[in-house]
Parts: sequence; C-alpha cells; structure tokens
Amino acid sequence: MQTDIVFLHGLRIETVIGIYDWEQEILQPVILDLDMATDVAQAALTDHIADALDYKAVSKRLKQFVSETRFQLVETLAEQCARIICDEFNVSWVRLRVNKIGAVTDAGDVGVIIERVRNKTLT
Ligand SMILES: Nc1nc2c(c(=O)[nH]1)N=C([C@H](O)[C@@H](O)CO)CN2
Repeated sequence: MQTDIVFLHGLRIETVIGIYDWEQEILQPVILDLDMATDVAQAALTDHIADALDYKAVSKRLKQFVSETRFQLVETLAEQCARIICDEFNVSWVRLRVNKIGAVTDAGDVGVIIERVRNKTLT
C-alpha cells in the first residue's frame, strides 16, 4: 500500500512553555515539523483545494492553539497538537516534531518526536 504525505515543516510559534517559574512568565519559540498521512489522489484529480488536506489551514489552527497554551512540557504540547490534527483534519497518521530551540545551553535542537493515529470510532 502506498502512503502519501502532506508536510508542514519549520512552523515557528511563540508560546509559554517550560517547567521553571521564569519560563511561565515569558514567550519562547517552538518549531513544529509535521508529516501527515493522506491520500492525495482525489485532490490531484480535481485540482481543488476542497479535496486536499490544506496545510495552510493546519498551520493557522496550530498557530492559534499553540500561541494560547501554557504548558510545562513539550510532550503535552505535542500530544495535544497531534490530537487536533487527527481529529479536526481527519488525518489517519501524523508524525510531529516539537523543537524547543535554544532550550538547552550548547545544544541547538531539543524536543520530542511523536507519531499518532486517529482514534477509530466503532459503528
Ligand atoms: N522531556 C522533557 N525534558 C525537559 C523539558 C520538557 O518539556 N520535556 N523541559 C525542560 C525545561 O523547561 C527546559 O526546556 C528549560 O531549560 C527541561 N527538560
């Protein structure tokens, strides 16, 4: 079986995040990289955005969500973003990397990578 991917990489969002008190008082950047499984065949056939997984809409939704949250852990942020992507955009599988750049002295990139599947509802 073939899997198509719509990706959105390098999405930079300012948010309140961190385990220390001082981190809850400031905005820090996180960079999100998303790979989202989807079948692009119908969109390719019709050439209509309505048939596509709209990466601009995903970006807008995540920017709105992440900029309003106040989490401690990147794990929590990643989990909630993955849930939004699967549930609201009907994505069957997502790989999400949350990079809290500059969070560790002498390190460039730090964070988590998670993979999640959409919960299937029983009928
Ligand atoms: N697994 C994690 N480890 C750490 C986190 C985190 O979110 N997940 N956060 C921190 C601090 O907030 C750090 O980013 C600031 O110095 C430390 N470890």
